[in-house]
Amino acid sequence: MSGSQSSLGGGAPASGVTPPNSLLDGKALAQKVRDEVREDVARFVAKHGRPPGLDVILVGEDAASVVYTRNKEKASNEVGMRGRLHRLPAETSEAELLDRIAALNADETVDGILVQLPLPKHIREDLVIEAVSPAKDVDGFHPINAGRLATGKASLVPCTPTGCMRLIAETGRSLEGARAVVVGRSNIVGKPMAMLLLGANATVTMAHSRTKDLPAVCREADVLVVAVGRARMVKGDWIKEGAVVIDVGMNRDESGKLCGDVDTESARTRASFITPVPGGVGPMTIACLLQNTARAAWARVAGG
Ligand SMILES: Nc1nc2c(c(=O)[nH]1)N[C@@H](CN(C=O)c1ccc(C(=O)N[C@@H](CCC(=O)O)C(=O)O)cc1)CN2
Repeated sequence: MSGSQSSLGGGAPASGVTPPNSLLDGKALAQKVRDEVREDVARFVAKHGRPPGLDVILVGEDAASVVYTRNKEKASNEVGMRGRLHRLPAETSEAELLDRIAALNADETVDGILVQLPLPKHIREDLVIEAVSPAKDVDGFHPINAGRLATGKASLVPCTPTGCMRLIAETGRSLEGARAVVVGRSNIVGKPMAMLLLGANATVTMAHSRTKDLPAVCREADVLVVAVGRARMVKGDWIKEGAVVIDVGMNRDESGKLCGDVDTESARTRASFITPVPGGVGPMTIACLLQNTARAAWARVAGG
Protein backbone atom coordinates (compact mmCIF):
# COMPACT_ATOMS: atom_id res chain seq x y z
CA MET A 1 0.00 0.00 0.00
CA SER A 2 1.64 3.26 -1.00
CA GLY A 3 0.89 6.56 0.70
CA SER A 4 -1.01 7.67 -2.42
CA GLN A 5 -3.53 4.83 -2.14
CA SER A 6 -4.79 5.67 1.31
CA SER A 7 -4.32 7.80 4.33
CA LEU A 8 -2.34 5.00 5.88
CA GLY A 9 0.70 6.80 4.52
CA GLY A 10 4.13 5.21 4.13
CA GLY A 11 6.83 5.91 6.63
CA ALA A 12 8.99 4.06 9.11
CA PRO A 13 7.31 2.09 11.88
CA ALA A 14 7.04 3.77 15.26
CA SER A 15 10.04 2.01 16.76
CA GLY A 16 11.80 1.76 13.38
CA VAL A 17 12.35 -1.97 13.77
CA THR A 18 9.40 -3.42 11.82
CA PRO A 19 10.08 -3.17 8.06
CA PRO A 20 7.02 -3.24 5.72
CA ASN A 21 5.69 -6.64 4.50
CA SER A 22 6.60 -8.23 7.77
CA LEU A 23 5.19 -10.11 10.71
CA LEU A 24 4.39 -7.85 13.65
CA ASP A 25 6.23 -9.29 16.65
CA GLY A 26 3.60 -9.34 19.38
CA LYS A 27 5.89 -11.12 21.82
CA ALA A 28 8.58 -8.45 21.61
CA LEU A 29 6.04 -5.62 21.86
CA ALA A 30 4.33 -7.35 24.80
CA GLN A 31 7.69 -7.53 26.59
CA LYS A 32 8.13 -3.79 26.00
CA VAL A 33 4.69 -3.13 27.54
CA ARG A 34 5.44 -5.41 30.50
CA ASP A 35 8.69 -3.52 31.12
CA GLU A 36 6.72 -0.25 31.12
CA VAL A 37 4.21 -1.73 33.59
CA ARG A 38 6.97 -3.08 35.85
CA GLU A 39 8.38 0.44 36.22
CA ASP A 40 4.89 1.82 36.87
CA VAL A 41 4.23 -0.83 39.54
CA ALA A 42 7.52 0.04 41.28
CA ARG A 43 6.36 3.67 41.47
CA PHE A 44 2.99 2.54 42.86
CA VAL A 45 4.63 0.37 45.56
CA ALA A 46 7.03 3.18 46.54
CA LYS A 47 4.12 5.60 46.92
CA HIS A 48 1.49 3.34 48.48
CA GLY A 49 3.43 0.65 50.29
CA ARG A 50 1.63 -2.24 48.61
CA PRO A 51 1.55 -3.77 45.12
CA PRO A 52 -1.49 -3.57 42.84
CA GLY A 53 -3.65 -6.66 43.39
CA LEU A 54 -5.02 -8.68 40.46
CA ASP A 55 -7.49 -11.51 41.11
CA VAL A 56 -8.23 -13.95 38.29
CA ILE A 57 -11.15 -16.36 38.62
CA LEU A 58 -11.30 -19.59 36.61
CA VAL A 59 -14.40 -21.76 36.82
CA GLY A 60 -13.90 -25.29 35.46
CA GLU A 61 -11.11 -27.00 33.55
CA ASP A 62 -11.27 -25.61 30.00
CA ALA A 63 -7.75 -26.48 28.76
CA ALA A 64 -7.05 -23.17 27.00
CA SER A 65 -8.46 -21.15 29.91
CA VAL A 66 -6.18 -23.03 32.32
CA VAL A 67 -3.18 -21.93 30.21
CA TYR A 68 -4.34 -18.33 29.86
CA THR A 69 -5.19 -17.82 33.55
CA ARG A 70 -1.92 -19.38 34.68
CA ASN A 71 -0.11 -17.00 32.31
CA LYS A 72 -2.05 -14.03 33.69
CA GLU A 73 -1.22 -14.91 37.30
CA LYS A 74 2.46 -15.49 36.42
CA ALA A 75 2.77 -12.33 34.33
CA SER A 76 1.19 -10.14 37.04
CA ASN A 77 3.61 -11.40 39.70
CA GLU A 78 6.56 -11.01 37.30
CA VAL A 79 5.90 -7.25 37.06
CA GLY A 80 5.65 -6.90 40.84
CA MET A 81 1.88 -7.10 41.30
CA ARG A 82 0.15 -9.38 43.80
CA GLY A 83 -1.45 -11.78 41.34
CA ARG A 84 -3.85 -14.43 42.61
CA LEU A 85 -5.66 -17.21 40.71
CA HIS A 86 -8.91 -18.55 42.14
CA ARG A 87 -9.65 -22.01 40.67
CA LEU A 88 -13.27 -22.97 41.21
CA PRO A 89 -14.77 -26.35 40.19
CA ALA A 90 -17.03 -26.51 37.11
CA GLU A 91 -19.99 -27.32 39.42
CA THR A 92 -19.64 -23.95 41.18
CA SER A 93 -23.07 -22.35 41.33
CA GLU A 94 -23.82 -18.92 39.92
CA ALA A 95 -24.54 -17.71 43.48
CA GLU A 96 -21.19 -19.01 44.78
CA LEU A 97 -19.35 -17.24 41.96
CA LEU A 98 -21.24 -13.99 42.61
CA ASP A 99 -20.35 -14.26 46.31
CA ARG A 100 -16.65 -14.63 45.44
CA ILE A 101 -16.81 -11.56 43.22
CA ALA A 102 -18.59 -9.57 45.94
CA ALA A 103 -15.83 -10.42 48.42
CA LEU A 104 -13.15 -9.26 45.97
CA ASN A 105 -15.09 -6.08 45.20
CA ALA A 106 -14.99 -5.29 48.94
CA ASP A 107 -11.32 -6.19 49.41
CA GLU A 108 -9.23 -2.98 49.53
CA THR A 109 -6.06 -4.85 48.44
CA VAL A 110 -7.77 -5.92 45.19
CA ASP A 111 -7.50 -3.46 42.29
CA GLY A 112 -8.40 -5.73 39.37
CA ILE A 113 -10.84 -8.61 39.01
CA LEU A 114 -11.42 -10.78 35.97
CA VAL A 115 -13.55 -13.86 35.42
CA GLN A 116 -12.12 -16.01 32.64
CA LEU A 117 -14.49 -16.64 29.73
CA PRO A 118 -16.14 -18.84 28.64
CA LEU A 119 -18.01 -19.84 31.79
CA PRO A 120 -19.85 -23.18 32.25
CA LYS A 121 -23.26 -23.08 30.57
CA HIS A 122 -25.26 -22.97 33.84
CA ILE A 123 -23.76 -19.57 34.72
CA ARG A 124 -25.10 -16.40 33.09
CA GLU A 125 -22.07 -14.52 31.74
CA ASP A 126 -23.82 -11.13 31.58
CA LEU A 127 -24.80 -11.35 35.25
CA VAL A 128 -21.22 -12.21 36.23
CA ILE A 129 -19.71 -9.43 34.14
CA GLU A 130 -22.09 -6.90 35.70
CA ALA A 131 -21.24 -8.15 39.22
CA VAL A 132 -17.63 -6.96 38.97
CA SER A 133 -17.14 -3.42 40.26
CA PRO A 134 -16.61 -1.20 37.17
CA ALA A 135 -13.57 0.33 38.89
CA LYS A 136 -11.97 -3.16 39.17
CA ASP A 137 -13.18 -4.42 35.76
CA VAL A 138 -9.74 -4.85 34.17
CA ASP A 139 -11.32 -6.75 31.26
CA GLY A 140 -13.34 -3.63 30.42
CA PHE A 141 -16.41 -5.79 29.78
CA HIS A 142 -18.82 -4.13 32.25
CA PRO A 143 -21.63 -2.23 30.46
CA ILE A 144 -20.58 0.96 32.26
CA ASN A 145 -17.05 0.65 30.84
CA ALA A 146 -18.41 -0.33 27.42
CA GLY A 147 -20.65 2.74 27.53
CA ARG A 148 -17.80 5.00 28.55
CA LEU A 149 -15.79 3.74 25.57
CA ALA A 150 -18.74 4.25 23.21
CA THR A 151 -19.26 7.82 24.43
CA GLY A 152 -15.64 8.89 24.18
CA LYS A 153 -14.96 8.71 27.92
CA ALA A 154 -12.91 5.49 27.91
CA SER A 155 -11.81 4.23 31.31
CA LEU A 156 -10.99 0.50 31.37
CA VAL A 157 -10.92 -0.85 27.78
CA PRO A 158 -10.87 -4.56 26.80
CA CYS A 159 -7.32 -5.94 26.64
CA THR A 160 -7.33 -7.53 23.19
CA PRO A 161 -8.56 -4.43 21.29
CA THR A 162 -6.11 -2.28 23.27
CA GLY A 163 -3.31 -4.62 22.25
CA CYS A 164 -4.44 -4.51 18.63
CA MET A 165 -4.25 -0.70 18.64
CA ARG A 166 -0.71 -0.83 20.05
CA LEU A 167 0.25 -3.29 17.30
CA ILE A 168 -1.22 -1.01 14.63
CA ALA A 169 0.68 1.94 16.14
CA GLU A 170 3.88 -0.13 15.85
CA THR A 171 3.51 -0.04 12.06
CA GLY A 172 3.93 3.74 12.11
CA ARG A 173 0.90 4.10 9.85
CA SER A 174 -1.70 6.81 10.61
CA LEU A 175 -5.32 5.75 11.07
CA GLU A 176 -6.58 9.26 10.26
CA GLY A 177 -9.23 8.78 7.55
CA ALA A 178 -8.05 5.21 6.85
CA ARG A 179 -10.59 2.54 5.86
CA ALA A 180 -10.78 0.02 8.70
CA VAL A 181 -12.78 -3.22 8.55
CA VAL A 182 -13.48 -5.25 11.69
CA VAL A 183 -14.73 -8.79 11.00
CA GLY A 184 -16.64 -10.04 14.04
CA ARG A 185 -18.92 -8.15 16.41
CA SER A 186 -18.35 -9.71 19.84
CA ASN A 187 -18.68 -7.58 22.97
CA ILE A 188 -15.14 -8.44 24.04
CA VAL A 189 -13.30 -7.75 20.77
CA GLY A 190 -15.23 -6.65 17.67
CA LYS A 191 -17.36 -3.90 19.11
CA PRO A 192 -14.70 -2.26 21.35
CA MET A 193 -12.20 -2.62 18.49
CA ALA A 194 -14.52 -0.64 16.20
CA MET A 195 -14.92 2.04 18.90
CA LEU A 196 -11.15 2.41 19.31
CA LEU A 197 -10.63 2.66 15.53
CA LEU A 198 -13.42 5.25 15.31
CA GLY A 199 -11.77 7.17 18.14
CA ALA A 200 -8.58 7.22 16.04
CA ASN A 201 -10.61 8.79 13.16
CA ALA A 202 -10.62 5.74 10.92
CA THR A 203 -13.66 5.10 8.74
CA VAL A 204 -14.93 1.87 10.24
CA THR A 205 -16.93 -0.96 8.71
CA MET A 206 -18.19 -3.73 11.00
CA ALA A 207 -18.57 -7.01 9.12
CA HIS A 208 -20.15 -10.19 10.47
CA SER A 209 -21.75 -13.51 9.54
CA ARG A 210 -24.61 -11.79 7.67
CA THR A 211 -22.36 -9.47 5.62
CA LYS A 212 -22.85 -9.90 1.87
CA ASP A 213 -19.70 -10.54 -0.22
CA LEU A 214 -17.36 -10.48 2.77
CA PRO A 215 -14.20 -10.86 0.61
CA ALA A 216 -15.11 -7.66 -1.27
CA VAL A 217 -15.68 -5.80 2.01
CA CYS A 218 -12.32 -7.00 3.36
CA ARG A 219 -10.58 -5.82 0.16
CA GLU A 220 -11.63 -2.25 0.96
CA ALA A 221 -9.62 -2.29 4.19
CA ASP A 222 -6.39 -0.41 4.77
CA VAL A 223 -6.56 -1.96 8.25
CA LEU A 224 -8.26 -5.35 8.61
CA VAL A 225 -8.97 -6.78 12.06
CA VAL A 226 -10.32 -10.35 12.06
CA ALA A 227 -11.91 -11.81 15.20
CA VAL A 228 -14.34 -14.54 14.17
CA GLY A 229 -12.96 -17.82 15.55
CA ARG A 230 -12.77 -19.63 12.17
CA ALA A 231 -9.41 -21.17 11.26
CA ARG A 232 -7.74 -19.47 8.27
CA MET A 233 -11.08 -18.13 6.97
CA VAL A 234 -9.59 -14.96 5.43
CA LYS A 235 -7.50 -15.75 2.34
CA GLY A 236 -4.73 -13.76 0.68
CA ASP A 237 -6.95 -12.57 -2.16
CA TRP A 238 -9.28 -10.93 0.40
CA ILE A 239 -6.46 -8.55 1.37
CA LYS A 240 -5.91 -5.14 -0.20
CA GLU A 241 -2.32 -4.71 -1.37
CA GLY A 242 -0.35 -3.12 1.46
CA ALA A 243 -3.05 -3.48 4.12
CA VAL A 244 -2.27 -3.89 7.82
CA VAL A 245 -3.78 -7.18 8.97
CA ILE A 246 -4.47 -7.91 12.66
CA ASP A 247 -5.41 -11.55 13.28
CA VAL A 248 -7.17 -12.03 16.62
CA GLY A 249 -8.04 -15.66 15.92
CA MET A 250 -6.99 -18.43 18.33
CA ASN A 251 -7.95 -21.73 16.66
CA ARG A 252 -6.67 -25.27 16.30
CA ASP A 253 -6.55 -26.57 12.71
CA GLU A 254 -7.29 -30.17 11.63
CA SER A 255 -3.85 -31.29 12.79
CA GLY A 256 -4.25 -29.55 16.17
CA LYS A 257 -1.88 -26.72 15.24
CA LEU A 258 -2.61 -23.29 16.67
CA CYS A 259 -3.66 -20.90 13.89
CA GLY A 260 -5.53 -17.66 13.42
CA ASP A 261 -8.58 -16.54 11.45
CA VAL A 262 -6.34 -15.42 8.57
CA ASP A 263 -4.42 -17.68 6.18
CA THR A 264 -1.12 -16.05 7.10
CA GLU A 265 1.02 -17.56 4.32
CA SER A 266 -1.20 -16.28 1.51
CA ALA A 267 -2.12 -13.02 3.30
CA ARG A 268 1.43 -11.95 4.05
CA THR A 269 2.27 -11.76 0.33
CA ARG A 270 -0.18 -8.85 0.09
CA ALA A 271 -0.21 -7.31 3.57
CA SER A 272 2.30 -4.62 4.52
CA PHE A 273 2.15 -5.88 8.11
CA ILE A 274 0.43 -8.91 9.61
CA THR A 275 0.28 -10.40 13.11
CA PRO A 276 1.24 -14.07 13.43
CA VAL A 277 -0.66 -16.67 15.47
CA PRO A 278 0.84 -17.55 17.90
CA GLY A 279 3.07 -14.62 18.78
CA GLY A 280 0.89 -11.70 17.76
CA VAL A 281 -2.25 -10.48 19.48
CA GLY A 282 -2.27 -13.13 22.24
CA PRO A 283 0.76 -11.90 24.18
CA MET A 284 -0.51 -8.34 23.83
CA THR A 285 -3.79 -9.34 25.50
CA ILE A 286 -1.92 -10.36 28.63
CA ALA A 287 0.38 -7.33 28.58
CA CYS A 288 -2.57 -4.94 28.26
CA LEU A 289 -4.33 -6.70 31.14
CA LEU A 290 -1.34 -5.75 33.30
CA GLN A 291 -1.54 -2.19 32.01
CA ASN A 292 -5.27 -2.08 32.89
CA THR A 293 -4.57 -3.39 36.40
CA ALA A 294 -1.95 -0.74 37.08
CA ARG A 295 -4.33 1.91 35.70
CA ALA A 296 -7.17 0.65 37.94
CA ALA A 297 -4.88 0.69 40.98
CA TRP A 298 -3.78 4.30 40.40
CA ALA A 299 -7.38 5.36 39.77
CA ARG A 300 -8.59 3.70 42.97
CA VAL A 301 -5.97 5.32 45.22
CA ALA A 302 -6.58 8.68 43.50
CA GLY A 303 -10.30 8.28 44.09
CA GLY A 304 -9.68 7.68 47.83
N1 LIG B 1 -12.00 -12.76 30.98
C1 LIG B 1 -11.45 -12.93 29.75
N2 LIG B 1 -11.63 -14.08 29.08
C2 LIG B 1 -11.09 -14.22 27.83
C3 LIG B 1 -10.32 -13.19 27.26
C4 LIG B 1 -10.17 -11.98 27.99
O1 LIG B 1 -9.55 -11.01 27.53
N3 LIG B 1 -10.75 -11.91 29.23
N4 LIG B 1 -9.69 -13.36 26.02
C5 LIG B 1 -9.62 -14.69 25.40
C6 LIG B 1 -8.45 -15.56 25.81
N5 LIG B 1 -7.22 -14.89 26.22
C7 LIG B 1 -7.27 -14.24 27.42
O2 LIG B 1 -7.87 -14.69 28.36
C8 LIG B 1 -5.96 -15.12 25.64
C9 LIG B 1 -5.82 -15.86 24.47
C10 LIG B 1 -4.54 -16.16 23.97
C11 LIG B 1 -3.40 -15.70 24.63
C12 LIG B 1 -2.03 -16.02 24.14
O3 LIG B 1 -1.06 -15.55 24.70
N6 LIG B 1 -1.93 -16.84 23.11
C13 LIG B 1 -0.60 -17.27 22.66
C14 LIG B 1 -0.60 -18.77 22.40
C15 LIG B 1 -0.97 -19.50 23.68
C16 LIG B 1 -1.03 -21.01 23.44
O4 LIG B 1 0.04 -21.56 23.14
O5 LIG B 1 -2.12 -21.58 23.53
C17 LIG B 1 -0.23 -16.51 21.38
O6 LIG B 1 -1.18 -16.09 20.67
O7 LIG B 1 0.97 -16.37 21.13
C18 LIG B 1 -3.55 -14.95 25.77
C19 LIG B 1 -4.82 -14.67 26.29
C20 LIG B 1 -10.89 -15.46 25.74
N7 LIG B 1 -11.25 -15.38 27.14
